[in-house]
Amino acid sequence: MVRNPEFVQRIYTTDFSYFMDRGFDIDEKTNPLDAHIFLLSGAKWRYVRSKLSPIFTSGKLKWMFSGMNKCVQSLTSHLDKTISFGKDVDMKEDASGLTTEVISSCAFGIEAQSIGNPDGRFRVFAKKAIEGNLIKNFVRNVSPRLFTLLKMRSLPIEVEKFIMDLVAQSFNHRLTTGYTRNDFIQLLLQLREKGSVEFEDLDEEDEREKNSLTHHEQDKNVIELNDNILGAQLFVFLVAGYETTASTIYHLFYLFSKYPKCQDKAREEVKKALAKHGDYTYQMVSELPYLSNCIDETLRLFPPLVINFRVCNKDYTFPDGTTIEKGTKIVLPTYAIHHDPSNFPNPEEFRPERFEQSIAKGSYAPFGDGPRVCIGKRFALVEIKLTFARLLMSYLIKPSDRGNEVKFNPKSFLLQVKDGLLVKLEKL
Ligand code: HEM
Repeated sequence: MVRNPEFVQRIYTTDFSYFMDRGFDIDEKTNPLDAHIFLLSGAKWRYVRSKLSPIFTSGKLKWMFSGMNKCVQSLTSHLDKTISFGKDVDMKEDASGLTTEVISSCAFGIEAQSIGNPDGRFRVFAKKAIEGNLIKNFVRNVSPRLFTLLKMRSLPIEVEKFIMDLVAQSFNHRLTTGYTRNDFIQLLLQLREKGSVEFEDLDEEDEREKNSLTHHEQDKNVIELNDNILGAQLFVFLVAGYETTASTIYHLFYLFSKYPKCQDKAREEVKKALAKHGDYTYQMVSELPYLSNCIDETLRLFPPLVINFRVCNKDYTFPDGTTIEKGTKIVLPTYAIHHDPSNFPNPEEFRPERFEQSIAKGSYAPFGDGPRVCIGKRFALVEIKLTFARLLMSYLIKPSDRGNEVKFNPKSFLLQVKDGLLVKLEKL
């Protein structure tokens, strides 16, 4: 386990070439949906990541923004209905409904009606896809080889079939009818047909990602971008994207209910931005620095991935002389690093102002860092900002009279509350 921020930074960025992989073994025949960038290693990972990077640039996010906006509007209608019955709102349930709807719409091109509908088909399959099986997860983490040798299945068969059928039908429908939509399926089809998606309308972060990955000519064709591989990427956007984003949204609802001054300050900022831009646009949500700090602080207190992994692929010596051997699995304890008082004084306090100063490298990594940083980071941040921009203008967030203490689900590999998370919303 490595928790010294300087060493963490070396693993994520400076000496990334030693720590590129997470150390999973993939058997694509037994588990075709496993061939996605979270699990892939080495040249295969680098090649697929470089092909997917253009899909997550700011230009493409702007393109998908109106789809996200529609989903957040549906959430507002649903919340209006709930509070009109005098009920408190279970933000765990409603945030999960929202983020599933956003992913089903932006990734799969499907309006799945997941908001306020926990039994909707898409929600049920999404939940099943991330539900852990303790024994399976243990074997996979401790001995990835054994997992492959035993031909263990990573997903329930019905989930695999649901996703693969969905991808095949969507590709077919678009190709035969010429139907287009601003979503990931469209971009992956472009990738399949033309071999690449153009990098366009790049900002600084896009440039960094582009430069870190495009100079590996030798990786070309290490893996064929067929429908199975593309389907696996859509699948990982769903599993990596929906519960992580929902967890951040409901934890910030909880924090705003406990810290009304921070809530008011964020609302004032949104009001001014709305007056300046006239509507909820991509540009408008990009100009909310205080709300951004609130989100960063939420991710510090409640990082959805409490630990991260890397495997060392060549013997490596840290500056203090500690040497680790090739093949050593490294745990990066994100939650512990974020709650260490030597990194963040009074770590249990919600203090968004911390992020007005620059944060020491290696001490804050809710999305990981370096060339293997979360590819959906900006997608998630835009979605969360847009959600709060709209909802702060509609509701006052208060603690529920029935209490809303956070109790974590010990069975989940994500930081997830165990039961619901109630808040009281008052219409403004
Ligand atoms: C608040 C929301 C999210 C959090 C906190 C989060 C966190 C993370 C973390 C910690 C990693 C590991 C990075 C590393 O090892 O350096 C990761 C990887 C990844 N995330 Fe996210 N994530 C979020 C949302 C999303 C979304 C919305 C998507 C897709 C639409 C997504 C897709 C991925 C993928 C595909 C990877 C694997 C990247 C690779 O290995 O190249 N994530 N995420």
